[in-house]
Amino acid sequence: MGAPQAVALPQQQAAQQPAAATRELVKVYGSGEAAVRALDGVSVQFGRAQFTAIMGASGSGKSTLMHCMAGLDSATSGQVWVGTTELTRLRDAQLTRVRRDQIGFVFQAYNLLPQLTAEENILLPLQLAGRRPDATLFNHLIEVLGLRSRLKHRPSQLSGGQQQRVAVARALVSQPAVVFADEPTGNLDSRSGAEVLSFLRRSVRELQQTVVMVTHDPVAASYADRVVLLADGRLAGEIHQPTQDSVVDALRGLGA
Ligand SMILES: Nc1ncnc2c1ncn2[C@@H]1O[C@H](COP(=O)(O)OP(=O)(O)OP(=O)(O)O)[C@@H](O)[C@H]1O
Repeated sequence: MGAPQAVALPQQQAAQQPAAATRELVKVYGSGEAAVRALDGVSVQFGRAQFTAIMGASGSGKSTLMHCMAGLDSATSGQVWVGTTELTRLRDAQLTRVRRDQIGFVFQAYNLLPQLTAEENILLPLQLAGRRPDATLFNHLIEVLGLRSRLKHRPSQLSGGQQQRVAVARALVSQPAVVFADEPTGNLDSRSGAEVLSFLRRSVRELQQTVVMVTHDPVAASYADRVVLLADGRLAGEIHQPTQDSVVDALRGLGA
């Protein structure tokens, strides 16, 4: 089956297909009495070159949705696409390749390899994929992220904000179809957090990157083009061009 919103005209197809999508996605953890329906039929699309925040109360299914969409967790039923690839049909080895080639990750805990320099960390995923970095993009990223003088440093020699900027460069340098960011500012002070969010936003505007971010923070969400709200594993609304106030109001409405 094709991706949702596939249209008849081939030349329009690529432009109109979402960067990532789910259809009737269900995830049940455990079984019998202990079963938890973490996702209960989620159908959602993430447009290309859009910055989307996923929000909702603790336990509403945000991380589960992101993990299923990024191929880090398997769905119980339903479908997930990244670009035109249906992840829910793939075997493990194919899924690993899609994750490596088409998906970028930014985690709350940075997840850099401590024995490698910043530069080596940034280039590792491309190296593992046997791809050469685009030198212009690499230079652009380290310039904008202010990492030029830090490239030979190891993570332990960098501040949290610098480590997260290295993680952002690592996610973007391979030009993935989607960057998934899981609470990317959760460990940062507000100034470092604002720098990372501003950069994610710039990557959407200037590099046409697609970014999907899970966050609890209305300030972080206000950097996004759109907020998708979850409650009890279901879509519970969305906000376009969110502001801090509109996000706070919407969360209050959900009882989050
Ligand atoms: N590995 C697991 N085994 C069993 N239940 C799980 C597992 N992972 C998540 N859950 C349950 O699934 C539901 C959704 O969890 P999830 O982590 O996706 O929520 P969340 O919105 O990301 O929460 P938080 O904001 O607290 O991180 C919760 O009830 C959680 O307890």
